[in-house]
Amino acid sequence: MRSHMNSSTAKILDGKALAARMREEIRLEADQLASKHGRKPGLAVIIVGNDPASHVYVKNKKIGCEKAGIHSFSHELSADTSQQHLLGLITELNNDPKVDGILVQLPVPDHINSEVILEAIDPGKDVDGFHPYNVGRLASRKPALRSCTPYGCMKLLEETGIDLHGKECVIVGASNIVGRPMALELLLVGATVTVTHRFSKNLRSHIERAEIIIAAAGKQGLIQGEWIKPGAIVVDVGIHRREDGSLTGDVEFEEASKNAGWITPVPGGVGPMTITMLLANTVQAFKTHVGD
Ligand SMILES: Nc1nc2c(c(=O)[nH]1)N[C@@H](CN(C=O)c1ccc(C(=O)N[C@@H](CCC(=O)O)C(=O)O)cc1)CN2
Ligand SMILES: [Mg+2]
Repeated sequence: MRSHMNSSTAKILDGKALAARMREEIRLEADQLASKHGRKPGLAVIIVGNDPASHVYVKNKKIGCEKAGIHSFSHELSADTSQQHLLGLITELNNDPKVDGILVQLPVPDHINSEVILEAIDPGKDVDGFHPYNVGRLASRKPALRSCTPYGCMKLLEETGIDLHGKECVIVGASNIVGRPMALELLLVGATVTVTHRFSKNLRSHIERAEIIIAAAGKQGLIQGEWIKPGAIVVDVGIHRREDGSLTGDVEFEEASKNAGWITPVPGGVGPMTITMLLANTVQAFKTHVGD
């Protein structure tokens, strides 16, 4: 993989391996809960439309459920499904005692208002952690269901064994599903947090002083390797497909590896952790509903 003489020093933060270990633990717990309570934890997965990448993610979520001893209820809706119909389905699932978790795969088609949809999900079943109730819980230091990608990034950071108190963290990107909840997660553990976004000036100067970088801008190769402070931890949330079909992130991986202390690969870093935390959240929601 990396064959240069001036070879990289960074250790790989292996999300695939951590995800496999965690999924094994989740399966053991789900099996115990199923024997005790007479049913498996249940996750309803809703997808609207034909976006090919979204269908791959949903398929992987359903496979993840099956392997972890979680029952998945699949709802594949056509691209012209009305918002009203989708809201009706969510109400049914909110009231279904066999369903512990509900997720609506994003993005939804343009004629559907995703905010209205996400707010219709019972916060106790919101295993994506996107409902304002769950975001508010995290913001007020009483996390309930936490959003999966930032939660997965925190598990990856824990793997380094580094104390996060007072660390200079720079999050690149301020989206609702990654950047913003990531800032709240890092604040919760006592880190110093900067969030940069499309209006921020001089990204390089922020990156250069960061001890921890969370790259979630959605721009291929935005973060240059030479900007990375020696020894920094780099967590790359970006996923982009190159013309040759291979995947890459928001960070120049090869160059960044020469400076970073730890770095996540793409693929095999944050992605597998996102689905793992969804499974963990479903088990957590089951325990809240049924008991442990
Ligand atoms: N309702 C939600 N919608 C979306 C979420 C989400 O958490 N909830 N996140 C993303 C998509 N996503 C999960 O839904 C997701 C993206 C990527 C991966 C992943 O495992 N990536 C692999 C590479 C996969 C590939 O070959 O394409 C990796 O990085 O190793 C998992 C989940 C937007 N929508
Ligand atoms: Mg360069």
